[in-house]
Amino acid sequence: MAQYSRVSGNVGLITLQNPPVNALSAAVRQGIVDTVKRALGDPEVKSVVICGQNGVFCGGADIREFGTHMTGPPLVPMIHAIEMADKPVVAAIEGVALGGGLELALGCHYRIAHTKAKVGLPEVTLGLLPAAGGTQRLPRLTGLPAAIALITTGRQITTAEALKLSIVDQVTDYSAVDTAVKFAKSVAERSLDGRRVSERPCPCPPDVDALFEAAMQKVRQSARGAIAPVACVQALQAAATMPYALGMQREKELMATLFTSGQARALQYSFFAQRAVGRWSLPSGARWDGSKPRPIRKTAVIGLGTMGRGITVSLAQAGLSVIAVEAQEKPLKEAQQAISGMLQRGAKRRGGAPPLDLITYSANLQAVADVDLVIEAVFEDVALKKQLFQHLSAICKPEAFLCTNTSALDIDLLASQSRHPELVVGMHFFAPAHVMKLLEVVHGSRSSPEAVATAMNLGKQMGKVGVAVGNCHGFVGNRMLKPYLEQGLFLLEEGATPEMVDGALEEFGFAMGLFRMSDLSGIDVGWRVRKGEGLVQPGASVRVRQGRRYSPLGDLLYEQGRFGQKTGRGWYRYDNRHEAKPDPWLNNFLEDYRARHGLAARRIECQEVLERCLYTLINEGFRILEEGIAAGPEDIDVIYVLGYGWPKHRGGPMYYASMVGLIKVLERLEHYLRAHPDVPSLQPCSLLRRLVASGSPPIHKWRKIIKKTQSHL
Ligand SMILES: C[C@H](O)[C@H](C)C(=O)SCCNC(=O)CCNC(=O)[C@H](O)C(C)(C)COP(=O)([O-])OP(=O)([O-])OC[C@H]1O[C@@H](n2cnc3c(N)ncnc32)[C@H](O)[C@@H]1OP(=O)([O-])[O-]
Repeated sequence: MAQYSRVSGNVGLITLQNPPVNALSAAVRQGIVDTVKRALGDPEVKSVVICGQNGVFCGGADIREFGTHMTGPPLVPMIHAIEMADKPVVAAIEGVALGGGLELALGCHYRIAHTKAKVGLPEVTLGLLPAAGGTQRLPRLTGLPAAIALITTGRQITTAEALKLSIVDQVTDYSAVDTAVKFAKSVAERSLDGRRVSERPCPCPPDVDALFEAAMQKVRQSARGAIAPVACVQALQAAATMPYALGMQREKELMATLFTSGQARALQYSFFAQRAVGRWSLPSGARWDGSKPRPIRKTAVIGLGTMGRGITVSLAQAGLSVIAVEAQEKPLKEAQQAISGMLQRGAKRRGGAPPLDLITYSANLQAVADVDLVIEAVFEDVALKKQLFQHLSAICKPEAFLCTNTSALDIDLLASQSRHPELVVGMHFFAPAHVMKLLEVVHGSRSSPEAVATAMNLGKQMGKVGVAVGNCHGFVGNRMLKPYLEQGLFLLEEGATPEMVDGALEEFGFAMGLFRMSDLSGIDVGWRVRKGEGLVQPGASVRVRQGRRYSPLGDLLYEQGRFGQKTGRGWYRYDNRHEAKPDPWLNNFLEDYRARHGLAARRIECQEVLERCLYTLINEGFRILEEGIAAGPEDIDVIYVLGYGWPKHRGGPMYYASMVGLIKVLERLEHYLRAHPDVPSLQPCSLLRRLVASGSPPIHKWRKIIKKTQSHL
């Protein structure tokens, strides 16, 4: 757990050992205490180096221990003992030094880092704060502005940036361990005055009050309702205004308010859920560890609209060659300029040169004859896509994977156009495709496990979080969005306003309520989807379609040319492109509409908005689980947090349902179904009923129950 050796004559070398990231488990912490004691007590040892096994320093406290009875020596006194040592202790940082790992390094007298290593204090992303002195030591090195930025965002930085911020003392292209050992020898006799960070004053700019006021406003604004960022700012305020010991006390008090909070539990659930989805399994029994991905070197993207451009950028940034195809010369040229610009801007942010040479542009489909994998992102029209798959199947080499970025169309239908349907799989990206981390990998009935594994692996290469999902209309995310949006429209018919519905959802933690989101994505986009589903009857406003309640409000706005932000008018008015303002026109329009349909407006509480919008979405999630479209609740939660703006600190829709209590979700759905019997999405799913009947087990036990019920199907 921590190995000790004496190297280079008189340097004590301590190596943390807890693969894969040398997390500070109880055993590792005990190992550090023992080996530090041994090094400091060894008269032959003049200086000490702490490093991590396998080229990783330390990924922080062991998150798996949270929520359990914590044993082993606490971090704070352990790091304090290192800092107060009378021999120089040097941290050799490779791979990552994150959270408690960086805090351990900050307690050392020197920090030597590899150029490729990353450092950071990501605790806030887990609903916590750096609780081993990070909030008190970091600002003493970097100053308050940088410390506030790093701790409230949890951002990882390069060691080059860390050097500029005085977080590390030296950066090397060679082995950080060898460099640190040499350095440790060179400082063995040097005084440690000034090297103990906690003994330094915390530099305070003259406008420190304004700095914290702005910081507090920013975190309250951006992380709507999240408590950890606020506590991070408060801990940093202590660093600025109190002596170190009192600041540490304050850090401890603030951490105590976070550690057992529901938000911390939700964020830690999310952390592990995002890793669990990589261990995918299909209803056929195919699994991640039994399916070998084929390496992909040459790719192609067909269709260079917004999505195609983002996908091309993402592939090139992952180091893959891309043939970017657009049928017409003019849009091809426009796309080439747009893609080059995106890559140049990305290179400025990420460092390095833009990978422009990885992309070849062509108006000729024949150009893709030799690629390993094609992603089509042409217009969402089933006839066009079917024809394209026929052509691709004839042009591409027989072993090429044919992937579609469709957001809802039937993968099996597209696969049936190909001579090799087993090599067809959905890769559903989310706009902007070069930014959004979510990727739905959609397996059709004939998609081979190799195709799914290859798409999932390619997604990982592109920096995406891939979730393997089944083939149904809307797959997982868009399918769950439907009842959510539908309830929003019904609430307008019954007396709510867009700003009232959005206010309730944004108060819950969504960055954007459903009507503002509809205005952003375009009311015309939604109209085209409904038209494709045969729901739009231009001019009609009858409120029943396919035997169920239907609200034509979106269709009527479309017919009025109110598409949302793009036309300056939608559910809101936009005097400047992005600022949504309530539109008196809409209120009059709703009043006329209600009068025309004999609908009496009533006062609707926020709680009803949340229950009807969120519980119908959750109910659809249970249907998706029951049908095996998603393998587990974690898959759905990752999709909704990463792709649909579900507030991170609430874990995801299924996690939220488990926290609210399944019995409450069931009861409220039954309540609303009685009030609206013509809305089938309010009909509680039988899996929800089964889970309630089996005592509402914790969410990590749902998979077993689902498997059991499916095995009886
Ligand atoms: C006192 C102190 O102030 C506070 C209180 C704290 O310190 S709180 C803790 C703060 N530290 C963090 O927030 C860092 C979290 N980890 C990461 O950011 C990343 O993991 C990584 C380090 C950048 C590596 O990324 P990766 O892409 O190479 O691999 P991976 O797939 O992500 O991870 C590989 C495997 O390692 C597991 N793992 C990673 N970090 C872990 C950790 N800190 N504890 C336990 N397990 C961890 C992870 O679950 C996965 O396991 P499995 O799922 O395969 O079984």
